[in-house]
Amino acid sequence: MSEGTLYDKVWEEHTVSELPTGQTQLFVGLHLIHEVTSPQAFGMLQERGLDVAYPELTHATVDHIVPTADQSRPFHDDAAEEMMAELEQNVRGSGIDFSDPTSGQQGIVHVIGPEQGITQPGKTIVCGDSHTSTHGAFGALAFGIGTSQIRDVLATQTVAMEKKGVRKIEVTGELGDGVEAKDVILEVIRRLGTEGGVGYVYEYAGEAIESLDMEGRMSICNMSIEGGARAGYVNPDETTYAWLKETDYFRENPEKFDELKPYWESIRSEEDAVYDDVVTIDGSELEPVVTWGTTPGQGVGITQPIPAPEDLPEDKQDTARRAQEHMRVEPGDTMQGYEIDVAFLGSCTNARLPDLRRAARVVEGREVHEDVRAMVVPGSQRVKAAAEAEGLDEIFEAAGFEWRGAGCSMCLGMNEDQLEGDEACASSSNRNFIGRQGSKDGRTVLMNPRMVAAAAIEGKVTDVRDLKEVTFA
Ligand SMILES: CC(C)[C@H](C(=O)O)[C@@H](O)C(=O)O
Ligand code: SF4
Repeated sequence: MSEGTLYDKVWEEHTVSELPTGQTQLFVGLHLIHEVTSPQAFGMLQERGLDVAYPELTHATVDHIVPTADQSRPFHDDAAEEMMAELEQNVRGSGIDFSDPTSGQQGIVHVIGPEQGITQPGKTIVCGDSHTSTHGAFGALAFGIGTSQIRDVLATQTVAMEKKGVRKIEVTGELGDGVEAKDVILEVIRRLGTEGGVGYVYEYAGEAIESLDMEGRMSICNMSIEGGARAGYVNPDETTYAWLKETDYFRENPEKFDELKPYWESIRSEEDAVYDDVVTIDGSELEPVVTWGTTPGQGVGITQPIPAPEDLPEDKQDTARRAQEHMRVEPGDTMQGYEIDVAFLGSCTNARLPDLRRAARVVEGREVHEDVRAMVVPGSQRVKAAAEAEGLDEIFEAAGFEWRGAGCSMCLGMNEDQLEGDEACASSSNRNFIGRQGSKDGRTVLMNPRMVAAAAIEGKVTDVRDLKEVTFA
């Protein structure tokens, strides 16, 4: 078992008791909630006549079902309006802070927590959402939980969990031009598989990770779950602290920053920490990675051939065959030139300000291909406002992108932003399962934001490094 890692230390720090089931009862530092997974849990609480134990440690947003074209109330979709109204009632009745669409702070739950400074190193963070792993970028222990656990956290601010092993994923070297955090995590999942992380929490380390900005670290931790890991984290460092200092919470409470920093330093994994497994990847060898199939692990370097199913491990061959049929790709081809109908720049993986900036630099002075429907859905209202303040909206709109309101949108198509028929989509999101973007015949190709921009312009999957006049500084 691991020893001396951030995971071990933060776990220990939050342990309330060891349960007879072998699980640990953990205190929860921050409980994030959204409209999809919380209603039932509130219902169970009400049935038992219980109140929310620590509303001040709970924060709500609305993200999955919000329309991104017109967010005025009532939402014109009745089901969406109903979910919104139910969330409003639940949070207002319990005194929970709510980043609602009128607050200027609404957005995808994994974008707004960090933004507001409530995501902090050494905290335990839970949310009824699998991509809660995102918050691990700050050195928090962040887990997605199910409905009955949401109920437990609402009622007691604790949750029962099983301790996992820690796998260190060391990414050495410097990433090449046009290679991003998204490519690192797609490569990790390609190599280790979508089940490879089962039983583990991933610690990301090494020069390539340390030199990433916080947004890049979030993109990586976000997709830990696609790699099968229970959570993912990066040890906090000066990059983390500098980012936190600029958030609302620490601007309003500067003394808290000085008070907490020694704790943040103390929870970093020790030099001689013991891991259950270590995997090393040479970051300097990576290129932009895109998916060719229908799981996030079915990825390939942009200049590399799509694998033949028979060359894959036996247990992967059948799914690969079916995926290639669905996607209509041929082994031996590269993904370059794969025609797309839709370009989606959004989601909790890649819809933060630096993501939009990098994509805008590619788009600037070009036009979206005439056969492509392209949209930018900022991860939060703040990201949107910040992007507008630097004129990114104008760059995207001038090129022919739609500039939308904040939400999950076409990442999973729970609102009206969906693929139609067998449309193919170049997407900066994290999941490419069949039907994920709202149409059972839809085809999703996952990639980094610059690659989405390049695909939108060219109308096909394109190596962004081949576009003229694109600089990667
Ligand atoms: C709706 C929610 C439960 C779901 C999740 O947990 O991940 C969603 O966010 C997703 O990305 O599929
Ligand atoms: S953006 Fe996508 S992955 Fe993230 S929380 Fe929303 S639906 Fe889930």
